[in-house]
Amino acid sequence: MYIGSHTLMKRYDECLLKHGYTIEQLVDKASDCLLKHIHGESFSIVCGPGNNGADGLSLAIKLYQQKKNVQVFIFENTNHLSKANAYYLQKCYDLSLSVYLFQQDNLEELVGYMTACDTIVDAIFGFGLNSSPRGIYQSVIESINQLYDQEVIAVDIPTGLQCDSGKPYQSVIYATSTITLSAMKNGFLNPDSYFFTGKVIVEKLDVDDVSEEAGLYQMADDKMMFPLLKERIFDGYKGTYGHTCLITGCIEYKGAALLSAKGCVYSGSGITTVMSDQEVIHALTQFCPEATAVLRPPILQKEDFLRYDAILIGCGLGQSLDSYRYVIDVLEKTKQPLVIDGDALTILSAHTDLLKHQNRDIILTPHLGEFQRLCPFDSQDDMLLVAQDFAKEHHVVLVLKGPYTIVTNGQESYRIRAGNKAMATGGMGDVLAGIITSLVGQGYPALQAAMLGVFIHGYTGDLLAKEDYTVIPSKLIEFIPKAMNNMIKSNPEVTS
Ligand SMILES: NC(=O)C1=CN([C@@H]2O[C@H](COP(=O)(O)OP(=O)(O)OC[C@H]3O[C@@H](n4cnc5c(N)ncnc54)[C@H](O)[C@@H]3O)[C@@H](O)[C@H]2O)[C@@H](O)CC1
Ligand SMILES: [K+]
Repeated sequence: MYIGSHTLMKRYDECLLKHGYTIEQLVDKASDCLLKHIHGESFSIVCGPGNNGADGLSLAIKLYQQKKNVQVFIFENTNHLSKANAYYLQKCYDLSLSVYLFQQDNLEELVGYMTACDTIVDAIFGFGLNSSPRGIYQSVIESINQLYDQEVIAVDIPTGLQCDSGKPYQSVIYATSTITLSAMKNGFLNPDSYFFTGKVIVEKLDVDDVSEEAGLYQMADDKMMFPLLKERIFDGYKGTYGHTCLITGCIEYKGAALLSAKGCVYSGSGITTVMSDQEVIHALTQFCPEATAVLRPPILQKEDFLRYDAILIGCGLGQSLDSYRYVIDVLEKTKQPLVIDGDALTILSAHTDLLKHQNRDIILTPHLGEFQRLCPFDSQDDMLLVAQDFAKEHHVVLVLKGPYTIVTNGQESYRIRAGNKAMATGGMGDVLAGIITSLVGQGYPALQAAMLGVFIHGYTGDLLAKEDYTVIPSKLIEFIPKAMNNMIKSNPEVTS
């Protein structure tokens, strides 16, 4: 399933126009999609001035041609309409379909008209709405929301719901169901949006597939992710599964280093070596005896890293002057695939130029706050686009942590369907960084390692959250091998 935000959906339409479709054709195909899910005999189709309204008008014509009882309501003078809207409105007039033009002074009659029908179609605004509906539209929305006996079907998005966040503007339609076109809207991933959307049906237009060209995201679910995890091989040994180096921890933040090391070991790394301070190393022997350790030298040299397949820097590294130097040394002197997390990301924010000319896989795993430092953005920005552009510009795989974590390399972009609110505890990100590094060390390509790491982490948390109110990192780690085994066993390609 594809997912779009308002900018990505606009881009999707532009790609289709570039492929030679006219906007009138696209609207016609959109109304075909709607028609499949519309039942009943009498309809009030409430239309706005843009292409969402055009979808409604084209649908009205098709229902009318099926001899249904159809009334169309509009609120704008014809000089404010989009091209497709004006085209289909003229067609309605040509067919003598009942079209009512309402203005503020006769608006109270609208409810009377709508009460007489079975189904109201909300084709007022879709992804083109850029703020709370202005002017007469607020009252129109309130009028529709007064009616309780009618089914309300929203075209693409309930009018007044924000496409990207799923939060309502001041006035919003409460729909019974929403038929959304071409892709799931990002805002619908917010569970609170269900109050407004009702049941969501995603309908693809019968057109060339331009989803990837437009940069739409894909939902990475069990079906996509289970087969990515490889079975362990019959004659594998520790050398088969990679040697990882974790430059993590300091006296103040030992826990993060311990959790990332254990996450790395438990998700299958052949050998995990923690490069840290003496105090961290001492604690590590108690917490995770399987990991090996080396004392972190004051200055890191290329030779210190020759035997490793993947490097992680961050996870409790702190932000001391030494930490700054470690981050710069690692970026300048090593060549292995690299995972950058936590404090190392904050340090990197002041030196993003170091990401230039890095001829290797780099995975960054910020949460939203760390990402804000790396790439200052505005709260109104379209994060799907911002994340994608950042990854493309800096040639990295970006893991932007949050609900349905974003993973993108700028060309391919995913939301990962795994993880839950019980996992919102300190140390969870350190475990994730450890898992991802482990997978990189085991030879997974960077994008796959990032996706799979986020999925394993979230899937393990989901299994635990079935019984537990909170999911604690150290408990999650213990459960990783079982969860990975579950994934392998549930994968039909392995079991058959
Ligand atoms: N690929 C697809 O998914 C397709 C989508 N189509 C439809 O096209 C819609 C998007 O069309 P548009 O880009 O024309 O956008 P909309 O129809 O959602 O809205 C645009 C109109 O709303 C006005 N407007 C914006 N904010 C407002 C506010 N706060 N108060 C009052 N008026 C406001 C604008 O001036 C413009 O007239 C989609 O939601 C979908 O229904 C189809 O028609 C074509 C194919
Ligand atoms: K709508």
